[in-house]
Amino acid sequence: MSSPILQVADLSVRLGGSHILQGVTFDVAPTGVTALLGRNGVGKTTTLRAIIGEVPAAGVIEFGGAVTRSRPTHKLVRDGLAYVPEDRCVFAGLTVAENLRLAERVPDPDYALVHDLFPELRQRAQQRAGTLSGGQQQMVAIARVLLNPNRLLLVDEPTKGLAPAVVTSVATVLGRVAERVPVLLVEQNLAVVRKLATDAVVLETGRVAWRGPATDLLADGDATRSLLGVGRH
Ligand SMILES: Nc1ncnc2c1ncn2[C@@H]1O[C@H](COP(=O)(O)OP(=O)(O)OP(=O)(O)O)[C@@H](O)[C@H]1O
Repeated sequence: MSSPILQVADLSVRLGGSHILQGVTFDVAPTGVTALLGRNGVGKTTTLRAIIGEVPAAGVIEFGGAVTRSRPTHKLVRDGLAYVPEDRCVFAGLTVAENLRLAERVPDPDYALVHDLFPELRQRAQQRAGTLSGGQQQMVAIARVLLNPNRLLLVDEPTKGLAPAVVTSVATVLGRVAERVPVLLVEQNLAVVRKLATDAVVLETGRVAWRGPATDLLADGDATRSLLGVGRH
């Protein structure tokens, strides 16, 4: 079996006097989608932010076999670690084309890939991003990171707040993205997890409560009820 692209060992984060992550350990496979799951507030976003170096953390994180400690976020990004945060962070007053141009980090950004995955963004190139729908803004957020070469994408709740038809199209695009680059995906929608994820990691109050194949988790009604607070889908 090939080595994980990301290894997280004994990750601990304290924020605002609270011990948010308490020894989180898991691996991300070098291909496909690993879903990071759990009820609201268990520490999923904090885990992604610790991996990208946005919050101080103890423990060991290895990305592509190299320990990330003390490496600033911009260096991790340059090494191919991409983060699509939950709030999407598009520049509302700028056009779609300007939002994309600002994300370019290499001399030959992959507009062919972006236009293949998101033909609509080409048609809307001159539209101000603030006037796009939530789903279209999500597409811009994902497209921005795909312009550059990546070795791992961290994607936080990309389908949150989207209409069902848009959830399906975002999930389809992410599936195509994951054919090229591995994804660590925080996602509450279990239908999306079922469609995309190979592996699953479930957090419960700052610790890993379950790890294994996503199909095993989703087939286990007791586990999905107790760990995710949902019935069988
Ligand atoms: N900067 C901060 N200062 C203090 N507490 C924080 C900070 N950031 C997050 N927290 C707390 O850490 C806990 C975990 O938050 P986090 O956003 O990681 O959870 P989550 O699993 O992503 O939740 P959700 O599914 O609701 O997005 C929450 O109780 C949150 O209030």
